Amino acid sequence: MSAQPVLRVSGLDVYYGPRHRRRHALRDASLTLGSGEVVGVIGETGSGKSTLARAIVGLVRPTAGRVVIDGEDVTGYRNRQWRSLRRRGVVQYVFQDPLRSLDPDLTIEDSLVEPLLVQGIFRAEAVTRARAYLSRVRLDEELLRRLPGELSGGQRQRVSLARALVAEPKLVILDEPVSALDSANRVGVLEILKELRAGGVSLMFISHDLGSVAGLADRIAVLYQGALVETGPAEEVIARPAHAYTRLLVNSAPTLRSASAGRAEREALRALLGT
Ligand SMILES: Nc1ncnc2c1ncn2[C@@H]1O[C@H](COP(=O)(O)OP(=O)(O)OP(=O)(O)O)[C@@H](O)[C@H]1O
Repeated sequence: MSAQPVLRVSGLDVYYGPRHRRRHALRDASLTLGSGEVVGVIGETGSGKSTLARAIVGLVRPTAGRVVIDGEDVTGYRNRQWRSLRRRGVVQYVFQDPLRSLDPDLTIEDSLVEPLLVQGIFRAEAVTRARAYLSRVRLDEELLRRLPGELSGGQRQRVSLARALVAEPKLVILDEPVSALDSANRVGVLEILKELRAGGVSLMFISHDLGSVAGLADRIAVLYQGALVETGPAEEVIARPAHAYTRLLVNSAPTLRSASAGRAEREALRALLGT
C-alpha cells in the first residue's frame, strides 16, 4: 500500500431541504481509504450511504468538511473542475441503477470507448481496451453492438462496471452494485470485484447487506442515521462489533451470525436502538 491514501474524507456534513425543514443527512463523516484497499460502507436504507458517495464525487455539496482524492483537495470544486477530474479518470462513481451510468442511445461499444476517446486515446486502441474490459466482467463481445435497453439487468450492471474501469481510475465508488441482482449474478459480480481487488483497484463498496460486503472489504464503515458510528478492519468489526447497530447487523446476517447469537439478543438490540 502506498503512503498516500487514495481518499481522505474529514468532517463531512450534508443537509437537504430548505433552511426551516433541513434534514441532516450526513453528520461529521470521516474516512480514509488506502491505495488498493476495499472499504465497505454499510447501513440501512436512508442512513446516508448514497449521500456520502455523492458528496465525495461532487454530486452533492457538503456544508462542512473536506474531501481529498489521490492527494488533490477537491473540496469546493466547481462542475467544470469535477468534469476535468472525471475526464482524467481519477475517480468513477457507479450508480445504483446501471441505466443512469449508461447513455440509452449509445451502443455498449460507444459507451465503453467514450471515456478513453475524451482522454485522447485513438479509437482502435480504445476498442481493444473496451473488449478487454468486457471480457473482464465476463460478457461476450457480441453485446458491443447492442443498446443498454437490449441487455438484462445483470448484463447492464456489468457493463456499467466495465465503463467505470476502462479508464483505469484510482478510485471506484460502487453504490449498491449487487442489490438489484439475482443470487447467481450477485455471486458473479462479487467474484469480479474480488479479482479487481487482487489487481489493486481501490474500491468503496456501498451496500445495505453486510453479508455481501464481508468477503470483499478490507475495512468496514458503518453508517447509522447519517453518522459513521464504527470503522475498522472487516474481521474485527464482524468479530467484535462495538456499536449496538453493528451488533444488530452482524447478528441479523445469516451467513455471519454466530451460533450463540439469538433472536432475544436481536430484539434487545432493537429496543436499545429504538427501532
Ligand atoms: N435530494 C434529496 N433531497 C432531500 N432529501 C434527500 C435527498 N436525497 C436523500 N435524501 C434523504 O437523506 C437521507 C439519506 O439518504 P441516502 O439516499 O443517502 O440514504 P441511503 O443510505 O443511500 O439509502 P438507500 O439504501 O435507500 O439508497 C434519507 O433520509 C433521504 O430521504
